[in-house]
Amino acid sequence: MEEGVKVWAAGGPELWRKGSVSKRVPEAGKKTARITVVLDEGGTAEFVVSDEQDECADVKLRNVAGQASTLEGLGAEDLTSLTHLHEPTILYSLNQRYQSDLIYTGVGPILLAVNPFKRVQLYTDEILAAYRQDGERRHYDPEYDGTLAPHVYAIADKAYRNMTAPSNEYEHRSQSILVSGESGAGKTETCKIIVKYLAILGSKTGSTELGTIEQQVLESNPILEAFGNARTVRNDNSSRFGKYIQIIFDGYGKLTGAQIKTFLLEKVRVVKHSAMERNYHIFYMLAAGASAEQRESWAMGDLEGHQFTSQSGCYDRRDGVLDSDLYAELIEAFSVMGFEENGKANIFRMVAAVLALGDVDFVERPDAGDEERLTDLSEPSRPRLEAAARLLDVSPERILTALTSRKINAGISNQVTIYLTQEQSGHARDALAKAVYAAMFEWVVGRTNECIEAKQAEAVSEDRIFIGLLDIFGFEIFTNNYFEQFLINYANEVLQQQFNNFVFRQEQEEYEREKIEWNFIEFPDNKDCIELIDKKPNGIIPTLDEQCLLGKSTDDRFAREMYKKCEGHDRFQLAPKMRVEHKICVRHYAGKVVYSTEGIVEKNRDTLQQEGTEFERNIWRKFWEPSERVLGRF
Ligand SMILES: Nc1ncnc2c1ncn2[C@@H]1O[C@H](COP(=O)(O)OP(=O)(O)OP(=O)(O)O)[C@@H](O)[C@H]1O
Repeated sequence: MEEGVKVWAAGGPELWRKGSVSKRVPEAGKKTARITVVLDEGGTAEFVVSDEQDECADVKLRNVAGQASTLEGLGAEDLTSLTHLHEPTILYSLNQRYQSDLIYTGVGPILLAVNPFKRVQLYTDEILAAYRQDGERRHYDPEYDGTLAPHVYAIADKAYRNMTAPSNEYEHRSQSILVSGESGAGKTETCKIIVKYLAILGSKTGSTELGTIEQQVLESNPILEAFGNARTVRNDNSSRFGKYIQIIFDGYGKLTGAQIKTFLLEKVRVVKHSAMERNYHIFYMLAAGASAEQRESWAMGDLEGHQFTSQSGCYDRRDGVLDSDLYAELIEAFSVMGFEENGKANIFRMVAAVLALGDVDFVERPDAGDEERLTDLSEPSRPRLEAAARLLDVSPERILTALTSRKINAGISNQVTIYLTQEQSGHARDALAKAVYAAMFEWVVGRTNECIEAKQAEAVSEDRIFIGLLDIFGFEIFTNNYFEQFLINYANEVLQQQFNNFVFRQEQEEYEREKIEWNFIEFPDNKDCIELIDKKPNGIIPTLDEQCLLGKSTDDRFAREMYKKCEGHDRFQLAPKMRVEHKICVRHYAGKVVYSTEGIVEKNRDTLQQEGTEFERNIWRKFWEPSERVLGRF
């Protein structure tokens, strides 16, 4: 921070401004100096820097041409090549590249992708062929040092070569690619690009003409997206579930199939969505694409008339994608995958059944006895209940009994029937709708897997190697955060730990290999946060599990238990207002998040599985086993 040095100074609409130090005055009696920065945009700004660190949070040394030759032009291709690496240089470099549609930037072995939100010319056949050739050359010639720019193709290529290379340390080792980022960052699109590249590399024909299995693997996307994606405030095609896909190859590197595992489908969306958002795409796709006769057979009217699709008044997408086109794509994907007519019909019936259930409202008659209090359905609800029953292939009375009463065990052989309140029966209805939808989603994933796994038999089992792709929700901080956000952020916290270990360990190994003398650099460790969440017996999850085992636990009791156990923990914050509102606050690696405990006990317990009525249990069982046999019964 000597006079004349070029710096970044915090402030302005772009967060950082270019400037140079014009004056440095040591502060008497302190180990600090006051510096004046003349800003390139005009004016000056003053900062205090410490003698030891010579930088402060608001002023950072700037890379100048010559130190990193590419910086002044297109930004650094690999951020680790920059002499000074900190927030302003990262932002500046990424921005420089972004302006030229160069959305990919390397950070050592990691690829940073900035969502272009438009079609960019980065995925043409020529570009793909160039990365493929580059990968091949590198594979056969260890001396070869390719010069292609960072690209997601290069990452996929490297994973593929590492997996298949017989002569190096990665011999026949399966690989994994972790795709991470906040909602709308482009994770799912990135995964699709990777899968397509791997499908081409692993294609039996060796050309870009894909065979059946490669096509089937790619066609799993429109199917999963129809049932698991939705418009959110941030993303018109937001995946509301986590996904781990294994692309499976034989010992010769030929693609033999894939397997998909899904996590944490956002079930609550089925019954409730916020302003500017929609329910799952499939509801809108059926409304826009199915024939009038089909919709009539499903008792499906306009979306405006159904409780589960009309809460936000949002019926279309901002990105111009039409639900009718998506419907056509889904039907095509079903056919490529070989879904049977019966299976398809059953899936759509389940979607319609969920929609019908949502329209069943119970009106309370205060003058009636317990048994009849809720059974007198309002005029519009009765036909909707009948439709739901017909679609689920059960009698309306059974649904009614299931949603308005509950049998509980009293003693060893006695059962007592409890009649629910209007509010409780609304919850029971929502729980059933969510369970039916989730089981249907599970079935669709299972059926898709059956199809794309089919060719695996061809591969000798010990030769079975794979590239795993993890695409899960990024870190989430909303105005209101619930149990769902907590679980997502917990998963990200664990991934962050894995990331830290991986990056720092790799770097350390490289230094050792190159015999470089170095001092260990402190890196952010989030072990304590993970322990706050999952360590027995006082972590948040063990405490929640413990509360769920107690008969009479409530959300506020859980919150109070947490305050008792965790007050004073570095990663746990508590304010008086939070106490009153039964909220808990966790200081995650990515920031502080205040979670509402509303519904947490019930959500963790997933009551339907354990203590539902006989009817609920039957429905659950029928749907839960993801097999044709089960759905075939409907
Ligand atoms: N490489 C790309 N080229 C062009 N557009 C892209 C690219 N990546 C993402 N997009 C655009 O951004 C949108 C959001 O991307 P995507 O759905 O992949 O985000 P995400 O990180 O998976 O979000 P979520 O966590 O909400 O599912 C896409 O629908 C697409 O319009």
